[in-house]
Amino acid sequence: MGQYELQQLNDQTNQGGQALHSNQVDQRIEDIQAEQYALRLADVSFRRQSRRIVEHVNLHVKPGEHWIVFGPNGIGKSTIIAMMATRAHPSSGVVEILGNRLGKVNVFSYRHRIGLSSAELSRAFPPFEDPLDAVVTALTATTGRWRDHYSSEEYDRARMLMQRFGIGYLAGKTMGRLSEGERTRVLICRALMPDPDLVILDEPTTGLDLGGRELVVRALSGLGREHSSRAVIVVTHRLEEIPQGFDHIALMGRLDTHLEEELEEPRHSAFGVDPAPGSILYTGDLNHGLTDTHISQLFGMPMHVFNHDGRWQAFAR
Ligand SMILES: Nc1ncnc2c1ncn2[C@@H]1O[C@H](COP(=O)(O)OP(=O)(O)OP(=O)(O)O)[C@@H](O)[C@H]1O
Repeated sequence: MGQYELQQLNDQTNQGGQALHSNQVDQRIEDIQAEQYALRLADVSFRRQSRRIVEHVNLHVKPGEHWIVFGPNGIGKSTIIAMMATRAHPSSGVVEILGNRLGKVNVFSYRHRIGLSSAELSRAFPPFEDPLDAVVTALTATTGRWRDHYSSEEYDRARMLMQRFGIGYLAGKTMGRLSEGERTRVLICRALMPDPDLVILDEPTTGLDLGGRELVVRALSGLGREHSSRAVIVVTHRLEEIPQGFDHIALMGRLDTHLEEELEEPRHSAFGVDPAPGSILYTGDLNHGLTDTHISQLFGMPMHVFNHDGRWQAFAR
């Protein structure tokens, strides 16, 4: 659809056009290109306190795709997720979310179409809030239920999601008293509550025990097998937590890493020197991305990567 309209616009302009000025055409072409992606990051950088945290980040996610963002601690995963979820602005570069350019369009007009679960969001709830309300208030993209009213169907959906993630028993309790694992699952239910066009789950299995992790990974595999226009992005630094059905991966590493070079010995970073900025070093098919060479380079240590029945693991060699 987008490509066709783009072609028509180009034809119109080439034939002298109708009433559109060339700057209007440029704007419309930009808008149509943005609409083809659920998410587009182009040459994005983020700097704080004179530190280059991420640089030259490029990523294109189409509607219906299921992506893993994978990389070591401190590489900038949460930083880029904050931008994808309209919670932070890039220092330079372009971020487009569901066809809206960050910084140009009021984020409140489309934030409700993004389902987010992150540690930062988890701190936004008043301690006395009922977990059921923490889920249902996703419909208004708010935290803390004050005067809003939600229908019984909406509450039924919130209960159904909580049941699916094994936390139905938490309705009527308070957010301030939940264990880390329970809180993480409340956040996932909240992310899915408004049936969003883009779901972003930042380390959705943090703090979960083995049973809890497997329950969440299984539920996320269900999302991975879904055939819809919803784009889903799961961020993790553990291979075992990659749900089945996710077939695209963005590997994050330091900009000075040579991803295709064999690593024979562990690499040591210099003491007291800021590491190179993080970036996305590989995007594409998950099976081609998760190789011994790539994972060894990302973690600076020779590694073996295993796949068993669609689940992944890695160990140091
Ligand atoms: N506002 C900020 N000011 C200064 N430094 C920051 C800021 N936000 C993040 N950082 C730094 O940027 C780097 C990347 O942090 P980020 O949380 O994005 O990494 P991550 O890949 O999500 O890590 P983890 O897997 O440990 O959660 C870290 O070194 C962090 O200390």
